[in-house]
Amino acid sequence: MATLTASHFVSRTSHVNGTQESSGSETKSLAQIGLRGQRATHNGLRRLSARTTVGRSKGYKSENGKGLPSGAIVCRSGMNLVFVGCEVGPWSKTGGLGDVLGGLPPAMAARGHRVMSVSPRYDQYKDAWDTCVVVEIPVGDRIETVRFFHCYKRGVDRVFVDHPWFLEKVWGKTGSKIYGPSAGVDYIDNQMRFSLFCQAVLEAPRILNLNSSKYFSGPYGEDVVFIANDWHTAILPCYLKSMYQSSGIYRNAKVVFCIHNIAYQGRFAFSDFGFLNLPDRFKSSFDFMDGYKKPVKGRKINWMKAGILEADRVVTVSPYYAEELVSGEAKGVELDNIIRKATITGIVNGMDVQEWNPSTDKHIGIHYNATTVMDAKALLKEALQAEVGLPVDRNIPLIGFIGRLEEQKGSDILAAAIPKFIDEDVQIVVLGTGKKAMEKQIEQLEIKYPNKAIGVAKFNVSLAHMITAGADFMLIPSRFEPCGLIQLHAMRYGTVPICAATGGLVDTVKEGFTGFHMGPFNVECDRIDPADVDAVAITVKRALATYGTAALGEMIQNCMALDLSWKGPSKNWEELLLSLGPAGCQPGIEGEEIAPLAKENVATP
Ligand SMILES: Nc1ncnc2c1ncn2[C@@H]1O[C@H](COP(=O)(O)OP(=O)(O)O[C@H]2O[C@H](CO)[C@@H](O)[C@H](O)[C@H]2O)[C@@H](O)[C@H]1O
Ligand SMILES: OC[C@H]1O[C@H](O[C@H]2[C@H](O)[C@@H](O)[C@@H](O[C@H]3[C@H](O)[C@@H](O)[C@@H](O)O[C@@H]3CO)O[C@@H]2CO)[C@H](O)[C@@H](O)[C@@H]1O
Repeated sequence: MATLTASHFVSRTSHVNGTQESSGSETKSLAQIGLRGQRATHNGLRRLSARTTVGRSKGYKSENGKGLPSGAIVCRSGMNLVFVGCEVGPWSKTGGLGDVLGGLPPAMAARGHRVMSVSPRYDQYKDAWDTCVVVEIPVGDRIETVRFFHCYKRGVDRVFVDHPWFLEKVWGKTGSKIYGPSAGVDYIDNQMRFSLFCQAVLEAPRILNLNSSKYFSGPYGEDVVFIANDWHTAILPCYLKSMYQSSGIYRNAKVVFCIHNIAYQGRFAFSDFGFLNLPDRFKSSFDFMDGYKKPVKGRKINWMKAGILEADRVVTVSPYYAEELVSGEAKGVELDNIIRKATITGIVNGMDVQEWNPSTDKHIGIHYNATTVMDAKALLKEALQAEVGLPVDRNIPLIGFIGRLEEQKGSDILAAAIPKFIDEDVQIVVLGTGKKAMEKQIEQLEIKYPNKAIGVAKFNVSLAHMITAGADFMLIPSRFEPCGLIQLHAMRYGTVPICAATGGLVDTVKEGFTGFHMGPFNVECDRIDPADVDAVAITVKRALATYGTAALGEMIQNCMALDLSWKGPSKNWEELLLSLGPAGCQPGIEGEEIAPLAKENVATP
């Protein structure tokens, strides 16, 4: 775990970045979308939020209807942790944020802490039940009613905030419509949605009487640590301070703000501040001069800036990304100076070793381990080739790519590099969804390079597993990559990463030992740097030259020998959270007993 402060790093000169947050819709002011009218004042807000109604005076019983089991041990050791995020896998996921909110909470539970996650209820999840607990929340000048749904899985209370702004918009399309109707287009009321969500989250630990675990019972109470993830939850510490701590509630509660991707900051019209129902003293934390032109240059509010300044601690998902964030404007996307004022800690992500396990994976036809990898891979490659329609030949080296089709992931750089190495004996399979133009680009591959390359523009979990197992190499040409899970999945399956030297790729892939590095790429998103195209081509050729050699066999073994689970990262997270001195701040003593629970009850959304 690396703890970084401004003094540790000298600013670097790097490429000029284009933030990805440039859709015209995002900066539409709330006034423009009909939230004009009388604003709830700060005091009004408090009064309103106090109008909490709890459906059952004795609290909600667990979904099995039994409530607290007889003879339950009410264990008060360990911390009370509340993870907050807009995606929680497997219930909701557009990418890696969902994976982390799916995997880290059970790992913390396995260390003996009481753990809840709260996310929006985008669908009718068949395993999450209505708690009948209802709360009224002020948003702008409206009062909205939310309900809480709940299930208990892998030692974690999974809480879902139910409101039409989530369910009606997204229903049946959780994989793609969480943030907007299509990639690159945001819902114009996202500020209202996430303001509502964060306020609901702050009620959950106090009012939900959760009794599913035999180790803990009753509400979590006020001595909690909130772990808020990405810009959608960055406003949470502000509401905590203005609506609760100012009146003596949640006095010991702490907030950790975790950055999964600095490219998405939640920048909006400055005039929208008024609709957030926050006292004026918070204005400076949101105040932001937007240096980028799109859609309009100038003064904005910036949710992520507020999260960084108002949280007790800032974390990001790898030590090297933490360094990059404070290295200058380009990689810090204009928040580098703000992050330098805080202390940022980089903790590398783990991966879900149950879902991604080559010896049990339900998406692949043959199971394998480090001993059987060579034989199994040949067969799984053939299965993959047949599935995507490439010539079936186990002797051709196959390169995979999986990712959201945004400039971040560099699928456009890959497309530009293919002509430079396609004459080699090689096949390429690309899987991704995202920007329409980029989807089209990957769909053109089979036309341009028949029998050699294919692009599938779908969100297809099974195919992702088949590629991870059947490919020989996984290409990750990211312009920036906070941590990256693709390379972790790949290494566990003995698929050797070929990756750009950025963010977590630097921390997790060792050149010549577990993968091939292409060097750092230009982070400018609106152009393709020819030097990066060359780096891809040269490194791919370098990797292909090892195909069939003992050296590659050794690298495969090195990859498969790594422990990439959440075990190590959760220890680092625990250390960081304990350092905040929260109540119950000794490590949980029941960890060994809770650990098995964290492995059971795999969710069925
Ligand atoms: N078309 C498709 N079909 C099926 N599955 C698909 C898919 N496209 C992507 N996925 C899956 O989505 C996940 C993406 O993981 P990444 O690490 O690339 O995250 P992402 O960039 O979204 O998240 C951000 O947050 C995470 C978590 O902190 C960081 O690792 C990362 O660097 C940061 O950008 C993987 O589980 C992958 O298999
Ligand atoms: O798990 C995948 C990623 O999910 C989150 O990213 C989303 C982001 O937070 C949303 O704001 C939105 O981003 C759009 C952006 O708002 C818009 O201005 C335009 O630039 O297009 C963007 C993409 O549509 O959607 C993102 C998901 O695609 C999370 O914040 C990331 O850390 C995760 O990587």
